[in-house]
Amino acid sequence: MNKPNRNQDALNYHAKGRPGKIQVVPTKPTNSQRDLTMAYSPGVAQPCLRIADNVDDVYKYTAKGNLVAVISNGTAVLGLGNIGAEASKPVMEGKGLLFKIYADIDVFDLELNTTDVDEFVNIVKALEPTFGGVNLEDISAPTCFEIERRLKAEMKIPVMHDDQHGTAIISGAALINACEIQGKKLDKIKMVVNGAGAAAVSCSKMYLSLGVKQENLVMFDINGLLTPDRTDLDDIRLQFATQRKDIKILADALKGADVFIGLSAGNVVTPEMLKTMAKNPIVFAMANPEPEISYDLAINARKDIVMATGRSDYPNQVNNVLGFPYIFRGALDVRATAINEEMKIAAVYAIAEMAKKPVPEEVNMAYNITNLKFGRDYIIPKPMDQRLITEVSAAVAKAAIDSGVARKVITDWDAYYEELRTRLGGNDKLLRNLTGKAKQSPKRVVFAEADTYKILRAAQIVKDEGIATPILLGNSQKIKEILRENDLDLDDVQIIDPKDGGEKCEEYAQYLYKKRQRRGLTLLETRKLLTDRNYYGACMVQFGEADALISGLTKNYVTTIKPALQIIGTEPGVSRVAGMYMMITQKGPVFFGDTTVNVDPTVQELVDITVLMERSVKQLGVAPRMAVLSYSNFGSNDGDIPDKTRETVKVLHEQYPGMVVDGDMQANFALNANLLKENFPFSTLNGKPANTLIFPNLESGNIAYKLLQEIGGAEAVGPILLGMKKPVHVLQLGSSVREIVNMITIAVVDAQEKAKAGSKNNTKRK
Ligand SMILES: NC(=O)C1=CN([C@@H]2O[C@H](COP(=O)(O)OP(=O)(O)OC[C@H]3O[C@@H](n4cnc5c(N)ncnc54)[C@H](OP(=O)(O)O)[C@@H]3O)[C@@H](O)[C@H]2O)C=CC1
Ligand SMILES: CC(=O)C(=O)O
Ligand SMILES: [Mg+2]
Repeated sequence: MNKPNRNQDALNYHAKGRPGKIQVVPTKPTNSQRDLTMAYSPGVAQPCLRIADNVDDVYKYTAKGNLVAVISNGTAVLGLGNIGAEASKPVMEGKGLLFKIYADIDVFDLELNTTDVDEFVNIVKALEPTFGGVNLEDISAPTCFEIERRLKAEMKIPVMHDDQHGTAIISGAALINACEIQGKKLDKIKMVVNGAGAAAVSCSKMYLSLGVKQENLVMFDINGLLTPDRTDLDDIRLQFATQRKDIKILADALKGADVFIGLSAGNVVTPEMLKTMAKNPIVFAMANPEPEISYDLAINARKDIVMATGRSDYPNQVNNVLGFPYIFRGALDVRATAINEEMKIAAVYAIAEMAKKPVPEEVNMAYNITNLKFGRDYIIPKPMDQRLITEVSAAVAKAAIDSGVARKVITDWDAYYEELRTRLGGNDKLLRNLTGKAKQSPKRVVFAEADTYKILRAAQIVKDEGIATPILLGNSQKIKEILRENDLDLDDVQIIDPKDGGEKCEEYAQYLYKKRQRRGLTLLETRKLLTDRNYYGACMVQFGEADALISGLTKNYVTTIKPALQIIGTEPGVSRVAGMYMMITQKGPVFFGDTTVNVDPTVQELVDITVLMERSVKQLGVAPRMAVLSYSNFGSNDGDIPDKTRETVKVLHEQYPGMVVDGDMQANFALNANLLKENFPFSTLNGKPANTLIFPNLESGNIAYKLLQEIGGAEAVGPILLGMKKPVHVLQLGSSVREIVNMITIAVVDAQEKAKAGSKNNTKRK
């Protein structure tokens, strides 16, 4: 089961801010009266009349073509059972969220208060004008079969019951690959299916169409084995009744079986049962949220197993999330009238094949795995693999065209692939990648303000996720009290209270005294300073007892940074530090600097800041395209700031000819490549918008990032402190837990990069 604080986290996640997980966002300008006359009356009458003349124009003038209805009545919500329409809404909003982030499909989730088939069908049919497709979800068997059959027959837009066909497609792909790994043939395997509901029946039909033999498959429902003499079974389930007389209970069936398919309920299979299965068994325990047997129990029971669950926290997640976004994407893009067998089979093979291709590095990083490759622990692609949209959607679209259900034909497939790729944008991809990178080599991070809830909560998260090993500075009793009160589990984490004259205090004091004795510091004063956690933390990093320091949540910037500058200092050749924010925007990440330290930089200082920014952006895995900002464009105005920024660019062009940087320019020209090209075709930034903005002074940088955060809805990650010899990062006063976690992630990546640079320098010296 989940730990209590994880359960509470999940509740907070849903309740915090605007309740729920999705919202409606206008796609057209609405700023002026003129905009509104077009968006609504009288302008809106024009598209209405066009559509009245030609109903297909609804795809041209409305959102229908990219809008899917996710519809449930709450009768089989995950493995939680019939919990009602309202209780299913979080799952349906979740499906909506996944449709959007993985395939850029908009969703209205509709939870219907009816279990009556006729009523359900009539409601959904009446919705056809609104939607481009219908995804039925978590409707229990057997009514789901009848509902889907009728809707498919009576509607001209694609309808798919995801629990049936989404699951069948993904598990079909996984089965093909698992058999290959285990050296089994589909037409020979003996299969046990537990569950005889929507998912189990449809998956079993898929396995038969992939080559599994009916006589080799047995199925159980809650009342036991499906046999022809059972009087409680409908025709759909009777298809899977077995004549075998040697089986009474699930344990009998598993003896000698090659494959177990679980689509029933959590924890109904034991390790002992798995031990009786044939050599090289395949177990897909797909019930959610708890699988039929946990991943750990299963792999401990059998070393020769290929094991999969529906969960994201273990290898081999066989979950319909790998399918529904991309299947609908492909179907919508060719305006398919249905999702037919050909399209489903195309999806199966596209997913199966993808798992055998080399895995992009960003996927390895996102999952903290160094070399993910086809095998026992990787039988199907990972949900965060961005190739899914191109591979699966294109295969589905092509099959729709070939099988004659497409109302629109794609001719330029390269352009279609490019369109699919750009749909994903890049808003939080970078952050996911950095998290993956941090997890590859977690570092020891010391927290100067460990006696605050937010820091401890963040420490818990980074420890659980394997991003960092926390070290807590502060009063041990107070820290333990906060941990206890908030159900946090950091018992095995090192806590040091510098006020207790920690054992290292004297050594650190001597070190600092030596450095500062000619700058007015006495030994007595130095010893006192060392009871301050910012001094102590900085010494830990300096002495290599921690890899990074995080502080600043409760103190102002200068108080926090001063000890680090005195003890650790700046990198060789760097005379000043600077602060950078990574702004996660809808259009991808944009880096802002200096937002934190240098109030009114001179030309040389701006040059130094730009050089630091260029290096840091590169270290974060992004190719920097930099604009030095002003209120002028390439000399259009005179004045202190235009002159200073123009001179800065001149120096940069002379001294760093390889650097991609230009200016002086206004922010809109920097961020809009067309505008820049139209007006200043000579700019060396031509082609793509800038992703790194150098501000002429602290005021403009600081104000700009805060405006973007508050009004533009961008997430601000930072300030990332640039130019320190060792990783020290200073939080914004009052940062949220999420912001602290992001900052720790950056600190770990910074520590990795500095360690790498250090070992390169050492090798050079040898
Ligand atoms: N990983 C994935 O992608 C997916 C996983 N699932 C999971 O599969 C499960 C079933 O979902 P779905 O088919 O939509 O739901 P249904 O309600 O349609 O079917 C549930 C089936 O499981 C049977 N069942 C329940 N408990 C047991 C038990 N202890 N032993 C044997 N059979 C049992 C029921 O039996 P009876 O008919 O007698 O009531 C029924 O046949 C859920 O846990 C769901 O989360 C579903 C879709 C996708
Ligand atoms: C994944 C899914 O759709 C389910 O468990 O119902
Ligand atoms: Mg479902």
